Amino acid sequence: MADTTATFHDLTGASVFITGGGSGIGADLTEGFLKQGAKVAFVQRSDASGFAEGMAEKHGVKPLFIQCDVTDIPKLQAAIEQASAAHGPVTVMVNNAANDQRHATLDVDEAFWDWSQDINLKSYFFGCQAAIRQMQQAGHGSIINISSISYMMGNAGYPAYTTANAGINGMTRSLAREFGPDKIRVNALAPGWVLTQKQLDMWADPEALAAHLERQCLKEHLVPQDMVDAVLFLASNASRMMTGQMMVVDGGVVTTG
Ligand SMILES: NC(=O)C1=CN([C@@H]2O[C@H](COP(=O)(O)OP(=O)(O)OC[C@H]3O[C@@H](n4cnc5c(N)ncnc54)[C@H](O)[C@@H]3O)[C@@H](O)[C@H]2O)C=CC1
Ligand SMILES: O=C(O)C(=O)C[C@H](O)C(=O)CO
Repeated sequence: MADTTATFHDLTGASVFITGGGSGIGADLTEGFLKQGAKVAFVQRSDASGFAEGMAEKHGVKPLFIQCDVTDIPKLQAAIEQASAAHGPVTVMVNNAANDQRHATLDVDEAFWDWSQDINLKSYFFGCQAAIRQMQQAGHGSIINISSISYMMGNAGYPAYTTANAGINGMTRSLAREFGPDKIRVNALAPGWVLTQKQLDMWADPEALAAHLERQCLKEHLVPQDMVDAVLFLASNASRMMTGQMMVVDGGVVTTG
């Protein structure tokens, strides 16, 4: 899986919290931080204890897995407290858990809208809020909110999701302004189309892949490791004067048409 070449020495021993860290891109993020020597805690709604055991066997250190639905805000807050008790105040927070389920505008009812915002935006805000309290104790911190280029591409097919992704960008900039004086940096990462197994199984038919590659400057599909490298950079002091930004890692997609 994760195979980064860069080493960020300041991440050794860092207390890292990742939402959705047991599958998809999140699993690679968990492994990427473990390889830097960080202390990783992650939440996921489904059981990821097998994944955590596998990481322990492979890297000699077990990430702390806490089973938690991030839309249950008190449970998310409790999980961040638990991570802090185990590893010290959280100084790196990655809001990654999301759901890009496809939907048509005219089929959306209030319940679906609320479900989508709960997972794709509300959990991010309250994840940031709880992590910021920890980071204030530590005197510094870096938050990375995983968004998507979906809203910049003007894609149809998932309007509640694209709305949330645009919202993540706005929220990131506001939090960066508010907490910069506390040495807490808040950035977003907007991936292009990353070919996880789920994407391959659900949406990536040959026509869609070819059309997407046509819009990329670089004619190769993205893999999770491309996101790991960007997140490690944003987490580390290598990006110490960078905050309130949306970093786009998408192979150079034309987002205007
Ligand atoms: N794969 C892609 O092409 C792209 C992904 N992204 C973003 O990257 C991030 C990761 O995406 P993927 O790995 O592709 O997604 P995924 O669906 O494969 O994984 C999402 C993770 O979040 C967890 N999760 C979902 N709902 C949860 C809940 N209510 N409570 C706790 N955990 C929950 C899942 O169990 C899983 O571990 C997301 O923020 C997504 O919006 C952005 C652009 C493209
Ligand atoms: O889930 C997402 O977000 C994406 O998959 C964004 C991609 O660029 C995409 O939707 C390509 O069609």
